[in-house]
Amino acid sequence: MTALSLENITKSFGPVRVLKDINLDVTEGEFIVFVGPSGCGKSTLLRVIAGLEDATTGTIRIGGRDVTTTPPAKRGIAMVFQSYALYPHLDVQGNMALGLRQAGEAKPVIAERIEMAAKMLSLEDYLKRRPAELSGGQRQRVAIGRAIVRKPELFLFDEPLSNLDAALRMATRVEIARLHRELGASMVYVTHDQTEAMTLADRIVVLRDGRIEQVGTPMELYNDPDNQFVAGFLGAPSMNFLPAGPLGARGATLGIRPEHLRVAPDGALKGDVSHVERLGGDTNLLVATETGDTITVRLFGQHEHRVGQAIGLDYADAHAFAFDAEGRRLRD
Ligand SMILES: Nc1ncnc2c1ncn2[C@@H]1O[C@H](COP(=O)(O)OP(=O)(O)OP(=O)(O)O)[C@@H](O)[C@H]1O
Repeated sequence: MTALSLENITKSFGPVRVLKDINLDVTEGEFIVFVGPSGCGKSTLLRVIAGLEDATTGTIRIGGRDVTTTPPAKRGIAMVFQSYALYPHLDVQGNMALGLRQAGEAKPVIAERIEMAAKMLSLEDYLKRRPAELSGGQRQRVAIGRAIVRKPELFLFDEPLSNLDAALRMATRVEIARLHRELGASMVYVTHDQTEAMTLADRIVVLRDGRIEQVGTPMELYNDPDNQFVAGFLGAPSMNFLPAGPLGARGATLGIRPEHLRVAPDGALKGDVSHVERLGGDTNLLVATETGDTITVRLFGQHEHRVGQAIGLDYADAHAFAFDAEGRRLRD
C-alpha cells in the first residue's frame, strides 16, 4: 500500500515558488530521504506533508486518506526536529507521555508504550530526568521516543542529527536504521548530509530549486545518475567534471568519480600533483592537469606521491559518464 502520496504539490511564499510540481509515492515501510542543496525546499516539503505549511496547490494522501486540508494533529504523523523541541519542565517520561495524554489514551496504554520506547532507545535509566540533565544524543533519543509512542502511520525527520558531534551522529544514525527495521514504519527524512542519505534511505529524492531531479535507490543514483547535478551531488570526494572535447570523449562534459581513476604513466590525463591528503585508509590526490583543470583522485591505501610530481591518470570507459551542454546524461 502507498503510505504517502504527493500529487502536483506546489508551494509559494508570496510571489516566490519554493516547490514546483512535486509528485511522489512512498510505499508502506519505506525509508525516503530528501536531499539537496541549502534552500532547495526540503524542509518546506516536509512541513507541507506534516501540515505545518499549506500546499498552494496539489493533493497529499497519507495511508490513502486525503489529508490536504487536515490539521497536523490528525494526519497520523509524528515529527522529529533538529532542535528536539522537548518541554524543559517535564521529565523524559512526561515528555513522551504528553501527546498521548492529550489524545486521551488510557494510563496503562501510555505506560506500556513508554516502556517499549524507552527499551528500544536505551532510555530506561533516564525516565525521571529533565531535558537539561541529558546529553544532546539522549535528548534526541527522547524526541524520537516521543514520536514512537504515538505509533504514527508516518515518521517525519527534519535534520535530526545536525546538532550532534560526528561520533554521536554515526551512533544515532545506526539507531535510526535499527528502529526502522524493527518498527517497519514508513519514514521521510530530510538531511543535507549525503552519508545519512546513502546509508539510511531505501530511496533518495534529490531536490534542486524546488523540483525533484531524480528518485532512486542510493546505488541507482550513484551508479546511474540522470544528470550532472545528481552525479555531482552524491559521492565524496565528488565526481570530476572535465570538458569532453580535448579528451576525445562524447558530449560536452566527461564525468569520472575519484575512485575510478588510476595512476598510469602513459594514461590519457596528464598533470602535476598539487595536493596530497593522507587519510590512513585512503589517499586523495589533487592533480592540476595540462588543460588547466583540477582532478581529484582517490587511491585506496597509503601512497608516496609528492606535491609537484608529474603524474599520468587513466580510467576505464565503463566508468566514464557523458553529459550534454545542459547537464543531461548521455547514455549509450
Ligand atoms: N516562511 C517562509 N517565507 C518565505 N520564504 C520561505 C519561508 N520558508 C522558507 N522559505 C524559502 O523557501 C526556500 C526553501 O526553504 P527550505 O527551508 O525548504 O530549504 P531547505 O532545502 O530545507 O534548506 P536548508 O538545507 O538550508 O534547511 C528558501 O529559499 C527559503 O528562503
